[in-house]
Amino acid sequence: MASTLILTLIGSLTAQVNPFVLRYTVDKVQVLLHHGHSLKVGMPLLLGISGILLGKEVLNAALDFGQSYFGEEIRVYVSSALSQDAVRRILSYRLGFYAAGSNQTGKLQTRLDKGVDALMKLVQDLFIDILPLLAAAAVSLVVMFAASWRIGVVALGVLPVYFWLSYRQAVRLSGVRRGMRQLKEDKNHGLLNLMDSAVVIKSFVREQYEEEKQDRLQHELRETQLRMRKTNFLFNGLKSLVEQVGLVVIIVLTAYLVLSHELSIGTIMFNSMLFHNVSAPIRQLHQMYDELNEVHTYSEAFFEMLDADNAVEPTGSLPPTSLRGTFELRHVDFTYPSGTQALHDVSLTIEAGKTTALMGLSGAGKSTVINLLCKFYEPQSGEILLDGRPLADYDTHALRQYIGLVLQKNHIFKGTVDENIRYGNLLATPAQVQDAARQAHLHDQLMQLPDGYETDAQQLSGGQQQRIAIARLFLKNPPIIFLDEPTASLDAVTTEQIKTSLDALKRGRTVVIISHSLSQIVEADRTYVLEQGRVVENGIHQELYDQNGAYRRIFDASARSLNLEKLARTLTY
Ligand SMILES: Nc1ncnc2c1ncn2[C@@H]1O[C@H](COP(=O)(O)OP(=O)(O)OP(=O)(O)O)[C@@H](O)[C@H]1O
Repeated sequence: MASTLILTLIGSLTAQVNPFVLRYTVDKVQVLLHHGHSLKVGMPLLLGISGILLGKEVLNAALDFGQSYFGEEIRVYVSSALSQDAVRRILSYRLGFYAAGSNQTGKLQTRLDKGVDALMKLVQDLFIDILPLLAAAAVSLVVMFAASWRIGVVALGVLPVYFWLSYRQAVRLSGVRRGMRQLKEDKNHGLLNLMDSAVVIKSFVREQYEEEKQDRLQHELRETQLRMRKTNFLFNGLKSLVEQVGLVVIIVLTAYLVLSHELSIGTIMFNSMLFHNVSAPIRQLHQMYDELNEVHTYSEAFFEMLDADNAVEPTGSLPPTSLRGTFELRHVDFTYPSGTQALHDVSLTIEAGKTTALMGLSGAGKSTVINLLCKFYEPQSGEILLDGRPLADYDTHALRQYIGLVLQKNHIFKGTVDENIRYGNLLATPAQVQDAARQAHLHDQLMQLPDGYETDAQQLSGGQQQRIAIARLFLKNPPIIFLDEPTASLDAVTTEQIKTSLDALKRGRTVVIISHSLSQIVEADRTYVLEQGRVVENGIHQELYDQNGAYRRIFDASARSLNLEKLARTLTY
């Protein structure tokens, strides 16, 4: 940074060379002409001037290079530090942050990119563009004042008018810019959404409907862009006019002073060049002002994203060593950030080393219970205890090392199958990865693929991807396991295979399972039945069945949907 400032200072001085040399040349040539000297007498003067001007240009080129290079160095370092900082921050946020409408993937990405770009622009404007020009302008003003205070006053007098116009322009644009940012984020998000929804759009033949939605956005974007351009053209024209009027006044005033023998004739050239030095950065300044405004708009959103302190996942300091794994929910109420109350006064116990099933119709709140146990969200009232201590007191990251979570649809990262399984334990040996894949009944299938474990994981079928998730769990080997309909998307044979693997895994561990599969529910040590966010029944299979309540209704409906009677008849043949 110091090197950039030193170069800027030298640059501001070299910018004054041309006016001085030209004033000297004009005055000297005039004297030579006046005395009728031949070209021969003037030759040394011409050579001397050429030498100075050329030397100055060489120095300028070196200065330009130095300033650009050092400025770029600052830019590159700041940009990489900012991006990394943003990634680190975002990763530390709680799930609710990712789910919020304003943070959807495309929007967050746009905000991050635009924010970093904008801040880089700030560094560029400051160190590469504005500082050298402003320094040169300041020195030129001082020189003008020193040559003639009246000329100095005129040059200085133009500045407030210029600044005021730039300010008005910026104010007019700022609201429009903000709207523009929002529209661009929406557009990006819309496009990503279109790609994600391609199958549904096509199967419902909604191409035209989607196109019209995008067109409305384009229309607004177009109008906003045109409004912005109009404002810019108007103000730029006004500023140009002010600058030209300033120049005319300076030339006329200098000519008047030359005629009154107060200044030499070379000063006309001298002053107009110096005024050019003063107005050049100021001409750019409106752009800068404009850009800084844009920087402000985008960086505001960027820093908002970085400073979402309330979005940082809370953590306690209790290390979860020697966990037994008994969870207790006491009178828990929970409402999602969107406002949906998912749990009402829920009390339940998940015993260590046992399998607890959660049962209920869709939307009853089963997954929400698991979300709370994983500390993805905190309840608004009531308490959750783990081995008798508040769950909130535990170190969140350390606790999650002890928990394995398999969902109905698990995320598969871009990359190979090996990389995806290894996510469960980054230090696993190839033999351990294969062992986990074997337990998840995936190994044999992989062996039939030409690339085996190196196959692109996202190309595998839904069922195979589910096995990757289960292999990941085997590799992590946690003492506490949450299974949220882990076999719901699998075929019957795979379900049976996976169930056998999971049964082996369940032994001696604390397991919470959500499943619509009767076979998995009847085997649970305890089942809690939820209805509209409340626990309505709990017990073991037979007890619950005999109660003839909610459990029985769901159980019977599931049995009927399987058409057990007919199946039984078929099986006896
Ligand atoms: N991330 C979320 N943000 C807002 N509301 C949510 C969120 N997840 C779930 N909900 C709402 O909370 C309620 C309970 O949902 P939950 O997913 O816990 O039900 P579930 O019993 O697991 O249902 P399913 O069997 O369909 O998975 C529902 O009304 C649902 O709309």
